[in-house]
Amino acid sequence: MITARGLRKTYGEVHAVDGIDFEVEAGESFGLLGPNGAGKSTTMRMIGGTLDRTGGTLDVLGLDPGTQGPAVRANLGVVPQQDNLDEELRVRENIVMYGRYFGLSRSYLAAKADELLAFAQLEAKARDKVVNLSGGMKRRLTIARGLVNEPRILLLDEPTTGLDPQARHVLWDRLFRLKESGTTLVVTTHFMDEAEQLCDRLVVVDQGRIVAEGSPAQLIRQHSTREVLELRFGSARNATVVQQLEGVGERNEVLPDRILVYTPDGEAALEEVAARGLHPVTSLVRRSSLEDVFLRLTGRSLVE
Ligand SMILES: Nc1ncnc2c1ncn2[C@@H]1O[C@H](COP(=O)(O)OP(=O)(O)OP(=O)(O)O)[C@@H](O)[C@H]1O
Repeated sequence: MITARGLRKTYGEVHAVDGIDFEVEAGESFGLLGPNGAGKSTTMRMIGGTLDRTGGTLDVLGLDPGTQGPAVRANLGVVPQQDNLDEELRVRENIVMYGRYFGLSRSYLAAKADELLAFAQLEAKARDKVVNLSGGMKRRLTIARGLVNEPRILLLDEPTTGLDPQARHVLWDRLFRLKESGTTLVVTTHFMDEAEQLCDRLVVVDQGRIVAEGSPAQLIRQHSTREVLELRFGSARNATVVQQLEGVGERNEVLPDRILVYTPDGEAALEEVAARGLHPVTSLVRRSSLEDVFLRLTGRSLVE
């Protein structure tokens, strides 16, 4: 569906996207995971044909977004990072008007708007002004609107940023539905749980480059241990305590507020901590996540 080779975008001295290669297969949910400024939105905009690339090649559904922007846009759905709904229009009208931009007929749009409102669970809000919707509802409407031309690929830039946990879960549920129906999803996020939930396969991006690629489970297996023991001693003590933890896990990371001990068995590691006479204020054993993968590969957290 999408092939990028040596894809590059520079702004003066800034290498926003610094020569990346990736492929997106039909029907998969593909993710770009990385912190703010990693180059995710820039990549999405080049795929969507709204931003010219500086170098490399890009193939979207057999088209070049650089020279065939309108044809690419006709076959894509785009959900930008910031909702750009028409706040003055009513909910249903937003879908219909957007469809008119694509030159879709009124009769097609009448039926399509009903179908999309049902999909977005917004039937009861059809006649409300957009300005009166909650953040989660606005996002669902933006997604519904992006589906008006029945795109084969839907691009979602940070789909749940700014939403509360419940609204995120409702939105994820809609995206699972969409995936089930065969739509290819390309998602950018800086939330590791979102990437783990939504993406079959992802690339981890940092400073315009891809630092790892695989399924969430593969990445965790390759770059982390099965479990992580999180210990809090108080930030002033971390530097000395971490020396006393030498050898407890396979390796340790010191963050401002906690020490992470990477180990196949967190409970056993915790017993070893106690045996060494160390008494954390709090301790927690959890499974490794994509956050741990990112930290391992870049030495930094996803959200700083
Ligand atoms: N129009 C622009 N002019 C100059 N620099 C830009 C421009 N747009 C983006 N950049 C820079 O390019 C880099 C990548 O930005 P981009 O928005 O793609 O990152 P991102 O991973 O999507 O992060 P975020 O989620 O914060 O948008 C950043 O360093 C950013 O400051």
